[in-house]
Amino acid sequence: MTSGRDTHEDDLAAPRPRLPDGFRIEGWEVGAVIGSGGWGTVYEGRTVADGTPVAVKVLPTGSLGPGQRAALGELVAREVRFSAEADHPHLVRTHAVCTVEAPDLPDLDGAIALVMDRAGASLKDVLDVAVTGGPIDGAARVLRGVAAGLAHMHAAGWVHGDLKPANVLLGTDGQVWLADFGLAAELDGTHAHLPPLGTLDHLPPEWWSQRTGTEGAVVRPTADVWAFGVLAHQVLTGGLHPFPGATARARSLAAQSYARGTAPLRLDAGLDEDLRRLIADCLAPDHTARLPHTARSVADRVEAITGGPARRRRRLVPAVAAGLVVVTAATLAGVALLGPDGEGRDRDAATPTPTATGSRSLPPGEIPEDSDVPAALRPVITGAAHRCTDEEITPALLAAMIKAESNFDPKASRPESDEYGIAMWTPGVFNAWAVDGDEDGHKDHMSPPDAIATMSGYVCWLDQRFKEAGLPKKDLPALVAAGYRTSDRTVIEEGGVPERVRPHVDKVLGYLADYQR
Ligand SMILES: Nc1ncnc2c1ncn2[C@@H]1O[C@H](COP(=O)(O)OP(=O)(O)OP(=O)(O)O)[C@@H](O)[C@H]1O
Repeated sequence: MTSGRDTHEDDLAAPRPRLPDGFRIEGWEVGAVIGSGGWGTVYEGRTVADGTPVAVKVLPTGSLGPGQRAALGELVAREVRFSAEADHPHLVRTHAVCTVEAPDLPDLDGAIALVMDRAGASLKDVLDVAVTGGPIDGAARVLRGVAAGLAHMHAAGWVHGDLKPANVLLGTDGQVWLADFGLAAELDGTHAHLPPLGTLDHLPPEWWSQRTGTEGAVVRPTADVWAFGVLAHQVLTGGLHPFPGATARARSLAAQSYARGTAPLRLDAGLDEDLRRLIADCLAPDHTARLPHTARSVADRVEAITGGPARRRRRLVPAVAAGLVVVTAATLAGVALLGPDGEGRDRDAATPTPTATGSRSLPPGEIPEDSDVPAALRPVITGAAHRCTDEEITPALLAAMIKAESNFDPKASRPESDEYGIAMWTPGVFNAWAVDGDEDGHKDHMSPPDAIATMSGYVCWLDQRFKEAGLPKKDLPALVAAGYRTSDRTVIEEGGVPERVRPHVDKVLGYLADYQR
């Protein structure tokens, strides 16, 4: 029996700028603050038209550096995309993504606002005031809901990656929703890479030995199953963590000792035998040992043990459930990458082969995971490159060209030569070739998906022109980079890379070599 209880170590966020009561964001009005997380603040809100309650999560972008902005954009993109793809009574729904327009509040002007179903409390709120030593009220319903939501996520090809009581929302009519899919990543084969943002208390022990530098940690569905085991123990004991320790770090060290075999698993003595076995299975010491206990099998066992059909959720916000409002491209680099099929467009082509160790072997021409290409851009670049059937136009070549053009800055500009955006398009030239990369009905050279898709189409054509002209095949990447800076005619007439763009082309070739090493 242990005495660990969820501490408030993840509540130490710095004070944040706040929107005034009654502030309007498109068709919603915000009210009191519910709480703050790592990225932003969640407000009570209501739909202006009919007063339907919602929650509005506001993520400021103004003070962020480009790297942080890209990371935030990626988190939002994941959350929105997941919400759009998954529809389940135990997953919270994001109804819209809006841009905050608040010129008088510079810290919040341009912030991203996610409009969601509003819950009455989080499971963390309930556990914080629970009496230890017995299950919380509605424990079985909560566990059934969480397990069912998780099983649905995994079946849809996603890992939550940050399952913890703060991310389990409890609706006022008894609903149980998983929330905060910011860390949810799409499964590609058996696991997904996530940034190391998860809360220590619910991370599996193998997380500590599998960190992969800048790319974050390997997070597999079995990590969610571990987190479910911890959470189930907390729910059934009024908040006790299954591993001893006064702090999250101490508890995580205890979990690692258990995983190494130097300490036994000591679950709360008061647990029902079937539930104890279930939790022990979820807390199997490593990924492999946990594999047989899938979220689906866990959900089925929870159902069987607690014996109740999961309730169907009554939608809180029928009026606005119709669809998502995609943030405009200018708002934020990463968010601008949201399209109807977003990151998943060319998933297969972009997905390297997982190996037994969790590292990946890349097909030639793909963008390596440890490269400096912003993660949110990789699927866009990969999807665009694979639209060209000529083998020279690879994701690595497009990435190298974009890096040389703008260093991946969607707002880059060279007014003196009339070139703008991530792919440095001259608007007139762009218009002649424009592709609607994000399929939002507009072709915009400042939108990274549009600019990159158009770049791919154009360089694909250049590549074909140069092959027809009989230029040496081995020089095609250099010739394409030169043609993009000059024209097809210039390169063909010169019979190679014009001297004046040689330094630029050398840069592209250098980056390409880096991506292909
Ligand atoms: N849809 C919602 N309805 C009601 N409360 C919510 C909703 N979404 C989040 N909250 C609450 O708002 C607070 C802040 O949530 P947020 O998701 O920003 O951060 P977090 O989950 O606590 O931390 P982090 O996202 O950094 O891991 C939490 O207490 C959370 O339970």
